[in-house]
Amino acid sequence: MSTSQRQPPGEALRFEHVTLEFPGSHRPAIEDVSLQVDRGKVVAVIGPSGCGKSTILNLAAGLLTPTRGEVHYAGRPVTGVNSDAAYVTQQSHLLPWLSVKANIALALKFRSVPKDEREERVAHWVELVGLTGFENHYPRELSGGMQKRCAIARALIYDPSIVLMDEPFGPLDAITRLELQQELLNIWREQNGTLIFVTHDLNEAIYLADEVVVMSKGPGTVRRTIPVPFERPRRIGSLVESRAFSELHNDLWSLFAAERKGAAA
Ligand SMILES: Nc1ncnc2c1ncn2[C@@H]1O[C@H](COP(=O)(O)OP(=O)(O)OP(=O)(O)O)[C@@H](O)[C@H]1O
Repeated sequence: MSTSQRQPPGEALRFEHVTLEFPGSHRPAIEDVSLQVDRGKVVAVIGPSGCGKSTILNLAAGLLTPTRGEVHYAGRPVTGVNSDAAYVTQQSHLLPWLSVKANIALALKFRSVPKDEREERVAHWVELVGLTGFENHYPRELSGGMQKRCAIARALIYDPSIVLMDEPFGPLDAITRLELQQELLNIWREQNGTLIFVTHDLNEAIYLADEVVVMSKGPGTVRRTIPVPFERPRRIGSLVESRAFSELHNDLWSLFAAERKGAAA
């Protein structure tokens, strides 16, 4: 069953006046953050280093608890680890002693999915993320891009209703990034779930997202939420050539640069 069938339109994630202070810190990491992400939307979070982007994902995943305010998922307060959420962190965190297919199958195994079904779904995802022929390899035998592909398949295979990604393609070279961005777009068409990702790459934010949340620092808060008006399915190549793309890129860059300057002051 695809996520689109599972998810009626409406609210997925909501932050209500959320402040998070780490113990011993003299100022909050984020302060009074309110935002809403609707089901089926792809949202990019951008902002200067240290403005609290990862903190937002950690709160959505239920790995952190707000000092003030509330985080809601699917209409209920998040009070512990959010088991509806799949989280792809900056490092791929593949288990080194397991093969590619065993890593990808992990979430299905935890959910006691029968072996036959497990194997079928793993084979589908191995193909989808372009790892055919590498099923029995171990993480150390894969390139950085292949490890990322494996981590993405591992996160998406159990059809989570929301996926959180922290700089999903951060350490990769430009060509591999482009390939994976296009692959994620294609996969997302099939899944149609809710995706929130953090990036420093403005192009990536525009290619992938329906909305871009721009944060400011000191302490971190939401400065603006900007809609991305491009139709789907999107082809990165043709998108980049359009005038609307450069205009949106310029707008985001002005906001982003102002925040960086503010952060440095
Ligand atoms: N475990 C922690 N203990 C204390 N302070 C922390 C902790 N984790 C993060 N912080 C602080 O909280 C603030 C927000 O951090 P966070 O990692 O969310 O920012 P970010 O926007 O994701 O940064 P970057 O873009 O550099 O990854 C920063 O000032 C950081 O130093």
